[in-house]
Amino acid sequence: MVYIIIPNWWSLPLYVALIYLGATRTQLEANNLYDTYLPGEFPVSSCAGINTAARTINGLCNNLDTPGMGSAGTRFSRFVPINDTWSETANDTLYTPNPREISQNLFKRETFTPATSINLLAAAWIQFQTHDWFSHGAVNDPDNLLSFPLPANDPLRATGQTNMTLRATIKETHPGRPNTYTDVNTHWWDLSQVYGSDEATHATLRSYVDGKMIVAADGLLPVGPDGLDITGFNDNWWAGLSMLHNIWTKEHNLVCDMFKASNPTWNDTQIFDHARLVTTALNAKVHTVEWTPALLQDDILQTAMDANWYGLAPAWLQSIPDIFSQQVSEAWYGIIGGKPDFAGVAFAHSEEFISVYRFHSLLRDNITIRNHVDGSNTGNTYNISQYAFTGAQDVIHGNNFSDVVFTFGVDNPGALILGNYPSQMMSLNKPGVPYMLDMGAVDVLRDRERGVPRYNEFRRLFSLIPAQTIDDISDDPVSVAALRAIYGDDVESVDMLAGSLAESPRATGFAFSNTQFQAFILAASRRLMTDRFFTTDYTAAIYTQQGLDYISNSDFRAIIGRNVPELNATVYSVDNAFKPWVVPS
Ligand code: HEM
Repeated sequence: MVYIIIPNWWSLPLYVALIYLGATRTQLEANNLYDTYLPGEFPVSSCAGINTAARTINGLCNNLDTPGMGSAGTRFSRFVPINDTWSETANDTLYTPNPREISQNLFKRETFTPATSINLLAAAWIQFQTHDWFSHGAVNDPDNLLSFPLPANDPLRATGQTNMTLRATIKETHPGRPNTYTDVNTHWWDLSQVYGSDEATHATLRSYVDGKMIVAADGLLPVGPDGLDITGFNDNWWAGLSMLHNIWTKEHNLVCDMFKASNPTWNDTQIFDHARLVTTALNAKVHTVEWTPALLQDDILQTAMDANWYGLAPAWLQSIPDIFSQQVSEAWYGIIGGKPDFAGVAFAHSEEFISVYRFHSLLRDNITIRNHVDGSNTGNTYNISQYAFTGAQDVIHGNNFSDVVFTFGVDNPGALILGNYPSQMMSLNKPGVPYMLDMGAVDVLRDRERGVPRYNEFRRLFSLIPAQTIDDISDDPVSVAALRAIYGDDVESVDMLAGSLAESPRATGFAFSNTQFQAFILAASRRLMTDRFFTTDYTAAIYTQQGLDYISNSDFRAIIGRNVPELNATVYSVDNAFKPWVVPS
């Protein structure tokens, strides 16, 4: 296939742009999917005794030919050739340029720049989703440290500190080939952050009555002795995650009520299994046709994401038999309910996909809770150290839940640009971590440690035109000067996150860069079309017709409205729940 790169593809007419995006996906599927298991290395498992009509807790048996595919504890894949994924080391470029200098001089927020087209729900939402898809784990390797000197003028030197030190990522090493890393969560889009990725965690969440998840007397998730909500995955916790875990746990329980009423003979397991399938698919639908078009506000993207879920053909034309090629069939009928497609490579999330979601600049320095009735400030303000980790409880339990959700609905997150990374995230004290984290420096260092290519090489490997000089990265002279102050004229040394935050132009209405979007194009469709429960088994036999109708008839506004009824009117002030809600007058 001849593929011609069109830099400003978003200026094309709608259907030409859609064809271009389709061709881009095909190009990326051919060049950017790499398994990190050598033939014969992948753990063998069996589906004997497992109910294959339901999602399993650890992700086993989604794929019936390779039962372990996508399960918890399996390796991340790569989106670039394996030989391009060698870790940078202390002997070469791991600490160059100095990550702390990048954090302090390029990333640090002096004044807050809001992303005005979206609300704070959208920020919490994407971390909530990433916790479904991937995590390298809450614990890093205490026996392997990364350490580099603080810049000469660093204020931390006044305290006697000379180096910044953190634990290396837990990894597997292999003679003659790059290190690999493991996903502690299931790779599948299965709402594992709510249900857990292992049986022991999952068992603590189930009431074992009528399929329901445990909630406390106040209707919210119970809180554990560690001060965090008891849920499937609660690493890097904050008020935004607590809010979403509460909403989706409530939603699961409502779906259980629906199934219990229509199927009085079903036992707890039957109700749970069906409710999980429905709640999970609904969550994937909200992300596909609502969150994504809110972040990437463009007619092309709205149509492309609708095509992924529903297909482009009108309903009456979707009843004709499927005689098309895979690609035409996906566009015509949508990925959902269609044929699975692995593009020849086993499914697993990739390190490069993780890298593009380093979105800490979305976080606000302060969250001031507003009254949902009139939008007035309640006077309760929380900074990051107050709303993160155990502080989430003060926000969630110290206010009306409806006021918290309303606040996230009306306030903006930070824009994903240089100079907008919250300074409090640069002196973060995570419980259990024996040192202070400068997350700006950590974001940069982790990519280098895990062998994610730097920005320009990333572009090259993802079928994008690389920058010739630093000036090509951004139209904004201030951003170019800031990059030059760190990287000099060495465009190849610009880090992935730094280049992405600096990059312009961006597609109209896009909250993130086109470089990040390129990885997104590949991943967004792939996690749907490799999953049996979104393709061959997206049927009434597996979900029930009532379940499929429930998914079809719901959007995130409806979910918020039925679980937080006080917001039922306000949430409909917008056509998409992730756009800033209108404050009632
Ligand atoms: C107050 C809220 C947050 C806190 C306290 C927090 C904290 C952290 C910490 C401590 C890490 C791991 C650092 C390490 O590698 O040693 C991390 C990783 C990460 N965070 Fe956040 N974060 C927050 C919000 C967000 C948001 C809103 C996003 C948006 C998507 C995000 C995306 C990520 C990603 C992609 C990683 C890498 C995950 C991995 O390596 O598996 N975080 N965060």
